[in-house]
Amino acid sequence: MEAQTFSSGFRSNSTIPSTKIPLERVSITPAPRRLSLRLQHSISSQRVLSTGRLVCKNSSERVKPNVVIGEEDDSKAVVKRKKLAVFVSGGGSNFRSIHEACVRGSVNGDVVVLVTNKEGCGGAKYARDKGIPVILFPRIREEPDGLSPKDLVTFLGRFGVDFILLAGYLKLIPVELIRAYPRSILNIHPSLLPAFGGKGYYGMKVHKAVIASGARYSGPTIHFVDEHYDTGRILAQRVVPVLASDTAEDLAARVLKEEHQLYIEVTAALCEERISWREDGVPLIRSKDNPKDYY
Ligand SMILES: Nc1nc2c(c(=O)[nH]1)N[C@@H](CN(C=O)c1ccc(C(=O)N[C@@H](CCC(=O)O)C(=O)O)cc1)CN2
Ligand SMILES: NCC(=O)N[C@@H]1O[C@H](COP(=O)([O-])[O-])[C@@H](O)[C@H]1O
Repeated sequence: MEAQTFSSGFRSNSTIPSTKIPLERVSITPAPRRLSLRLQHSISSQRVLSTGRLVCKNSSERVKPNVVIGEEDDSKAVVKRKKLAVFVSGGGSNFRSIHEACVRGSVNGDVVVLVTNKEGCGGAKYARDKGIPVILFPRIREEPDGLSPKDLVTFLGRFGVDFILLAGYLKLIPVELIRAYPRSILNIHPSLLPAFGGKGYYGMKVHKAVIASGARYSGPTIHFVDEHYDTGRILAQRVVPVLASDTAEDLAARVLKEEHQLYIEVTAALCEERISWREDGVPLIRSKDNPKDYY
């Protein structure tokens, strides 16, 4: 199933030549199974005005009902199914894990768009295979077709994105996006923040630093994203042992296994609106089984 890559050049499988298309001319009219982008764009004066219709199929899974959350007084609250954007730079195993959880119904949401700075990465390939649109961000010298922060915010808004999940995305999220999605952007980091976080701490570099430090425990952290690397409010963590014989690869594999489970658990809570904020600003997850319990 062919999906589309969105960039300032807006390459598509339509016969319209790839060119810059002013965003104000792109309207996304979501339909039950298909996103249809009606493009009306005027290109440079010496070229004709053309309109075209590009049909962009989203993933093929059937439309699932909103989830019903029981309330203490037995009234039932219907929680709208959420639209998710996932940001990756590499293999995308967390992205795949979250997408599979959405498809099987474990998460009350759908991944409606993938954002990457590496158009050829494994996560982008998976997205295309599943019919999930791919957005290239940011615009850099090596990727001149990448979107600007302002255009990215506009695009995500037109996809109706509710929450943004960073999953191995290696670029700084700009303040424009953070302001557009307050308390709505999560990141997963492969250490127990605040330890071993910040600029320069990503991928295997994190696990190498943990082992070199002699730390006896490590594990994934999921946190809300603010303007700086890894300093946002911590929402969830899991702990794994660091063994004396561990290589960085051994530790990475142990942590990654917990990441997959933790990100699904947290994304499910996010999409069921079970995240609360304590008066001191600490975010908490309301237990699904015992609504009076938070953790
Ligand atoms: N505004 C924010 N943006 C991002 C955050 C965040 O918390 N706030 N988290 C990162 C993910 N991350 C750790 O979890 C992280 C990613 C990358 C780096 C880093 O040092 N990157 C290098 C460039 C690496 C590359 O391009 O290959 C750098 O900036 O020099 C640190 C932490 C995602 N964005
Ligand atoms: N600081 C950010 C960072 O290091 N993120 C880490 O990148 C990996 C991505 O794996 P994936 O592409 O298979 O999900 C994950 O281990 C994630 O915690």
